[in-house]
Amino acid sequence: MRSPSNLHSLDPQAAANRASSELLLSTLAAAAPGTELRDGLERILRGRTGALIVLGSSRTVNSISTGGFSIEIEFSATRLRELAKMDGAIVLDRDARRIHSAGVQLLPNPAIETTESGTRHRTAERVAKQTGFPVISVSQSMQIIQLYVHNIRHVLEASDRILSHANQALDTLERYKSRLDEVTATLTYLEVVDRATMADVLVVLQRQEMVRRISAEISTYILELGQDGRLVTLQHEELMGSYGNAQLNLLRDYIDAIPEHAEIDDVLRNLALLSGTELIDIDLVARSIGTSASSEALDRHVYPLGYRVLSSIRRVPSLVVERLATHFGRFSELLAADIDELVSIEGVGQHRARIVREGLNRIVEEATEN
Ligand SMILES: Nc1ncnc2c1ncn2[C@@H]1O[C@H](COP(=O)(O)OP(=O)(O)OP(=O)(O)O)[C@@H](O)[C@H]1O
Repeated sequence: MRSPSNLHSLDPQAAANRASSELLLSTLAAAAPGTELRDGLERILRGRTGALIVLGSSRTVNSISTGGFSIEIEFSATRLRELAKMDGAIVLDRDARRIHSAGVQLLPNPAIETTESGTRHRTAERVAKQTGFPVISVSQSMQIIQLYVHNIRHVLEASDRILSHANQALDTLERYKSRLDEVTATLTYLEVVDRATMADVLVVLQRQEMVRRISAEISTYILELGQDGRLVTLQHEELMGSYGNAQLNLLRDYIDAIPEHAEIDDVLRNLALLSGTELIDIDLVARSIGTSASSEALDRHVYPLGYRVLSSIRRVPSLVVERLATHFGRFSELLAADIDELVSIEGVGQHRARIVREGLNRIVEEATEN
């Protein structure tokens, strides 16, 4: 069976982008409201001073540093605030647990491109690019906190503004999710009567991708909100609770129907590359994953293995789902199987066979009722 391969198969640019996003997310979490680091940054803002803070120390950082003094002391918000009163940069360790030095003049390579104005922010951007460590600048004149991670610049906004973005995103997620539930129920019905077409599958894939994107956006807000994001977390969990590995299971069901021997990973990656506007166009979704968008191709009947439906039955472990799906090779065959046939499969005892049979009966009943 073809399954998602690991990160190493990513092309270098995609791997670098992924590493940058992961570093951005972990730094957002480290500087979220409720952390000692955020407290220190807020104190600097309230004190109407500025700061240039490097989150990490290495040979490269040392090679572009002059002056300043070594401190080697545990990090605290008040210490950060006091040190920020002095000229120069503050160097912390990667987790913002220790203060290494302060008053440091940083001399990054001037050939590194920067779009910033003002020496503090130009330096911050260049140091982030040259050292690979996150750098934070607190602007005295603009009263904003900015985070530089590799090539990314991110403004740390106040919680009330992020909460308003997050609430809008939750509303969107709710609408997208309800549309996804509708098209998924339609697909389940068509699978039960063995009449699903490529177009029906693509619509679900498209809607899942829309839900995945908005959900990822909300996860970033949650990280950024730290202790202020509890309510958003609960609402997000409630909306996404039953989603699980839906996208993966759908692709497992139909990967062999997608031409050119696509791998699940490739399909997911190509989908993720579509812009928001492109994603709305089902023909572009089809082409992006290597399927023709001709009406003949879209109307073609396709037959699932049963991963998606089986995974929705509670108390059926993924290994058993896998065995059932591969044993029958087609969902309609699985639907027609009786308890004795289910029991003949390795890892399926009487008890589990009954759970699967009853689960399938319920799904058929619900699908045909609606
Ligand atoms: N290369 C550097 N290394 C260390 N600290 C620096 C460097 N460049 C600027 N700073 C710090 O930033 C302070 C402000 O510098 P400057 O007024 O030129 O920056 P700015 O970008 O206009 O900042 P702000 O937005 O805070 O007003 C300096 O006094 C110094 O403490």
